[in-house]
Amino acid sequence: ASSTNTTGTGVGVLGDTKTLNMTQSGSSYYLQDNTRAQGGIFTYDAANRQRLAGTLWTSPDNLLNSTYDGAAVDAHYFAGLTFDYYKNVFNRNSYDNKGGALKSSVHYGRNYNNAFWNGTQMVYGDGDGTTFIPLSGGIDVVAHELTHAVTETSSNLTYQNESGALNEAISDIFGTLIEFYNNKNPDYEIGEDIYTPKIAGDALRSMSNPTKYGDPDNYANRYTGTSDNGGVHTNSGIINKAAYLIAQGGTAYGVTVTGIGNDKLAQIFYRANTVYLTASSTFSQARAACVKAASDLFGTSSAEVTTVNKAFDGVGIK
Ligand SMILES: CC(C)[C@H](Cc1cn(Cc2ccc(C(=O)O)cc2)nn1)C(=O)N[C@@H](CCCCN)C(=O)O
Ligand SMILES: [Ca+2]
Ligand SMILES: [Ca+2]
Ligand SMILES: [Ca+2]
Ligand SMILES: [Zn+2]
Repeated sequence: ASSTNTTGTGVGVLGDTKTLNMTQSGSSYYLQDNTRAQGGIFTYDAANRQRLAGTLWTSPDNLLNSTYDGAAVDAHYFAGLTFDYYKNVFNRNSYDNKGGALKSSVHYGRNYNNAFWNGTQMVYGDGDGTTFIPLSGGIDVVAHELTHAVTETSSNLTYQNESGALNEAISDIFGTLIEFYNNKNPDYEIGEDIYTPKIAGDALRSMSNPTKYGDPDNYANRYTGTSDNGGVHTNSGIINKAAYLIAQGGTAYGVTVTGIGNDKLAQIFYRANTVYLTASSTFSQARAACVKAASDLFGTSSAEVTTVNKAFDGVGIK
């Protein structure tokens, strides 16, 4: 039977209704969006197993409003919004800039408290209901995971030590920028929508104040151990803080930074990630890459270049 593009509606993890791009074939409807990437956007059901990708999400109708549907609704919808951001802002055609298919699996494992990019696709656990609720319910989370794919097809920063922390920070930075772009309760924290449903106002990580969740905001306080691939989710706080200072300004360790806004932050980090950073880049090389990117974009003696230099001074990176 021939398949046709259609739309449906779904209720997300947090109970909000949204329109979905779907594919209809015969009497079945699938979470397959053919309207964006050449390769399409596909959402799969891992059915609480750990075998990927699982089954392409299939429904007898185009109304996905059950509790079980919520994780798939948000994974599909937020993947589409993340695609739109990279296309509209940077004219990047999907994560690989070649229209590559975007795949997500939800209901991964049992009470699985995490979400990740596995080198091929995005994967979302349901959480245990206390620490996490289904993790695709956070737009910053989905954009974080998809940005790992963008980084892998750009600088390909090695996922350990300083390059790994840069990899992580770039995912937190663009997860946050995409949250602001969609302008629904935007903030500089990560995972707030899906973390600890019984506790309000907390998150996994903070860009504005990394120390709030035990992460360093200065190179002098970096983690030098071996856990978590050399603290990639910890030392990312140092770069996240620099990014926050670039966008919003502030004073850190006696250095005062004048903010230049999210849009210029986005342009600087995207150009650094796609033009200057390499797999082995260090924090110091990331400073140089951001200065170079800002110089290319705004001029070598621009206020933007001054802000970048001051922000990295503020987090102790030379
Ligand atoms: C994006 C974000 C929502 C997600 C959050 C996350 C989840 N975890 C595990 C985790 C589990 C339990 C708790 C707790 O407080 O009890 C906290 C953290 N650690 N980080 C995250 O950061 N996932 C990692 C997963 C990395 C997997 C190895 N490559 C990533 O994508 O970088
Ligand atoms: Ca938010
Ligand atoms: Ca957030
Ligand atoms: Ca919470
Ligand atoms: Zn990550």
